[in-house]
Amino acid sequence: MAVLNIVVLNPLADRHKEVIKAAEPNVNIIVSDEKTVLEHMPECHILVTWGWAEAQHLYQAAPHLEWIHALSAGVEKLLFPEIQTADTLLTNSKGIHSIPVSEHLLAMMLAFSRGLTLSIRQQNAKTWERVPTDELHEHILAIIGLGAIGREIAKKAKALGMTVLASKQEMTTELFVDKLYLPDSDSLQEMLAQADYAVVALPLTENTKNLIGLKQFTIMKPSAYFFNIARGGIVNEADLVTALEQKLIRGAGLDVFTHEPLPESSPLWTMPNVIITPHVAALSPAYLDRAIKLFADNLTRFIQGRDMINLVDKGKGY
Ligand SMILES: NC(=O)C1=CN([C@@H]2O[C@H](COP(=O)(O)OP(=O)(O)OC[C@H]3O[C@@H](n4cnc5c(N)ncnc54)[C@H](O)[C@@H]3O)[C@@H](O)[C@H]2O)C=CC1
Ligand SMILES: O=C(O)C(=O)COP(=O)(O)O
Repeated sequence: MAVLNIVVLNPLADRHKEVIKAAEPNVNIIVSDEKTVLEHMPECHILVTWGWAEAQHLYQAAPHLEWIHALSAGVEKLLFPEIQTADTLLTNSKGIHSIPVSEHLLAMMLAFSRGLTLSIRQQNAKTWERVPTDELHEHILAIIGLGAIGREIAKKAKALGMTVLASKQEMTTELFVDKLYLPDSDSLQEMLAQADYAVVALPLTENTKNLIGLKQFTIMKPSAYFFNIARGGIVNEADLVTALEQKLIRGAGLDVFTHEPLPESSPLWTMPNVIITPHVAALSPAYLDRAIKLFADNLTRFIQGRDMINLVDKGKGY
């Protein structure tokens, strides 16, 4: 078999290259940056990049491209028109983010419930004053989008004594969910109306764009907290600002935004009841090790002609 050229649009350590080579020695790994990537495209068979990176121009310059692998779970920028109809395979890295993202969400939920947001502000001002505190125990968490990340969130929330509601595309038996909902709008409203904490863990697709807006915030309890660790575009950000200003909800923990970096002009920056993190929920020192292991497993499957894992359904968009 001819050597396969794999272009990776991200820095790799030697140990990552070794993992790929151990899976398949007969490959040429080209680690590229944005500046030089186009010149590698004419010979590229497999492109490894990020799902939020522009890749249409790379695809157009790569006549031998057979497979695009996303180092992220989200693939919204990789679903450009040509790839929709082409045989080019598209895979993602869903499954590798569950641990850091669920820990990140819990950190934000606990920061609100234990009054840490207020305590940290008081510490900065050297103020000693008891802050309101609460427990997650026996509170209700709604997970909008029970995939790899949502499931790990559910497991950890149950360990903390929470009641877990969740929505997903199809009904399945779920060990850590008290009530499962389908994704229709009435079910979403029913779930949100009960939630003390609600988190968006969905992919951004045609169906989920702006899924959460004023209608959904209006039905939530004024004491509820809202979180988005998925994609900014799933939530109408102007409506979220209105909901926070009008106290339709009590606070929000946000890792993702409609425009990233979040513009300086956004009112979210200065709201006392908002936690902003700069799209880091998935990051940990283990990220690339996990992502490359998953890619290497799939490379073996690709070469042996076996079923690949994490194939993106281009029609559904995730
Ligand atoms: N903040 C960050 O750094 C990260 C963000 N993400 C985002 O989170 C998303 C989810 O990641 P995973 O859980 O790994 O993906 P996944 O593909 O395992 O889960 C997605 C789930 O959403 C469900 N779903 C799809 N449309 C729905 C709808 N309209 N209503 C209810 N459920 C619906 C599907 O049934 C599926 O179970 C990714 O697509 C990505 O955009 C993922 C990793 C890190
Ligand atoms: O997997 C995803 O979709 C992510 O957002 C994680 O990747 P990132 O945190 O953007 O490096």
